[in-house]
Amino acid sequence: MDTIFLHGMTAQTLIGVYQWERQQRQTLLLDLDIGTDFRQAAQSDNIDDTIHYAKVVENLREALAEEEFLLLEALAEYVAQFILTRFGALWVRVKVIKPGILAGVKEVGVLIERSRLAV
Ligand SMILES: Nc1nc2c(c(=O)[nH]1)N=C([C@H](O)[C@@H](O)CO)CN2
Repeated sequence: MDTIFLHGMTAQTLIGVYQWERQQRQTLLLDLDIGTDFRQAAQSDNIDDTIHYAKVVENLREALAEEEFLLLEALAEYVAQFILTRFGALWVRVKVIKPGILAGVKEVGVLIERSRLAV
């Protein structure tokens, strides 16, 4: 599988199960691996034949800023389905990190993989 990756992407959204987390948006860190097929774009050298990664970042940041979630699990699913459906990806891996949320833990987050390929 050919892969576009966006690692260390920041995005803001309202997330968390506790009342103090519902007051304002938090900044999350996302690692996205987006599975696609590069053959057409490699042949044509045309941006319209691939997934425009700057548009993924822009559209996803806009969408997340308008959404709210309780769990990281729900947010990760939203991001995965957003990339599969809006950008026609074949497969996606979504890692979401909530920076600094637990004392004494370097990184806290979730990691999922979703596919629209028949298996
Ligand atoms: N599995 C999860 N556990 C917890 C989550 C979560 O999203 N998934 N969230 C919280 C709180 O919102 C946390 O971020 C603040 O301590 C706790 N556990």
